[in-house]
Amino acid sequence: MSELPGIVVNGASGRMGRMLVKLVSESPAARLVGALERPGHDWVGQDVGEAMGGAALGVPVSDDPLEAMAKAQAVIDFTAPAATVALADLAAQARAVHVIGTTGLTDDDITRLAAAARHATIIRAGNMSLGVNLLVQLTRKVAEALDEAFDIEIVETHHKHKVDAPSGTALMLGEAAAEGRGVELDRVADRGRDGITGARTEGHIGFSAIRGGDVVGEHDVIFAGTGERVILRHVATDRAIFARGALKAALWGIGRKPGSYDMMDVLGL
Ligand SMILES: NC(=O)C1=CN([C@@H]2O[C@H](COP(=O)(O)OP(=O)(O)OC[C@H]3O[C@@H](n4cnc5c(N)ncnc54)[C@H](OP(=O)(O)O)[C@@H]3O)[C@@H](O)[C@H]2O)C=CC1
Ligand SMILES: O=C(O)C1=N[C@H](C(=O)O)C[C@H](O)C1
Repeated sequence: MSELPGIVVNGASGRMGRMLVKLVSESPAARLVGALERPGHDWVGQDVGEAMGGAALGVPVSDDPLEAMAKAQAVIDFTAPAATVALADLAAQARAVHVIGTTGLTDDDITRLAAAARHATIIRAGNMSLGVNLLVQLTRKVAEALDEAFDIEIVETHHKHKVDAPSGTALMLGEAAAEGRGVELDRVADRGRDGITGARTEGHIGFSAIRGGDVVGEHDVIFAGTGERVILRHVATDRAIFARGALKAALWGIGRKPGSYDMMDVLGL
């Protein structure tokens, strides 16, 4: 019988990294073959299971991506923009599918990932959950159906440690709303109001970010009309939904030709 696909987790000590190490190491469909952290991190050299406070998994944490990916078919990466962009070229060299959950990427970062995707299979989404990807589709449809008399506002809430805003999910929802309306998001996005802003501009799409406590992630897309509001909402209560989506993406990507893919491709939505 052939071996199960080997998966490496980048940023193994992070909130998502730990979730992914657990999921992949327990999966009947994949093997955990590597765990990465940045050079100088105190987990480097330790067994990743023990570093997480559990039983040994036989996988030492490495700070050498090429070595860690040598026996892997895919790397799952929920880290930080600079780390993700740097890993993309190395994943291409190692011929490993690169699944990217990292958010807060700039346009320049995205251009660099697109360049790497000429030689590598990259699957990237600001949210890997089934529910949010469904919500994205619903948002596009509702935006198509309702005209500019309905003001679109996207409100997201996350834990106090989150470093980027608006969230990757909020931006996916904004893109879908703009697409539904047949406009460019960059031309209509209101990404932060303060002071004497003037009345709301018809056709704009507003973003608001709330940060606090341990909220996993909540997103509302509000279509506010006169006398009525339509509100589409997703509430995440467990990061496992993102990890499951990422593992599904990794397994889906193995054997695909190089290119840029997203969760809509993976989920067939
Ligand atoms: N697409 C999706 O479905 C989801 C996306 N996310 C996104 O994933 C990212 C991570 O989130 P979260 O786990 O909460 O964040 P954390 O801060 O908990 O984890 C980030 C991890 O990446 C590590 N890291 C940073 N730089 C490097 C590097 N150069 N090499 C290796 N590891 C590195 C950090 O290490 P150190 O501690 O040393 O800095 C840390 O372990 C964020 O961008 C978040 O928005 C989160 C959930 C779902
Ligand atoms: O940082 C997080 O935690 C999350 N980030 C993603 C985002 O930016 O949308 C996905 C999820 O909401 C959790």
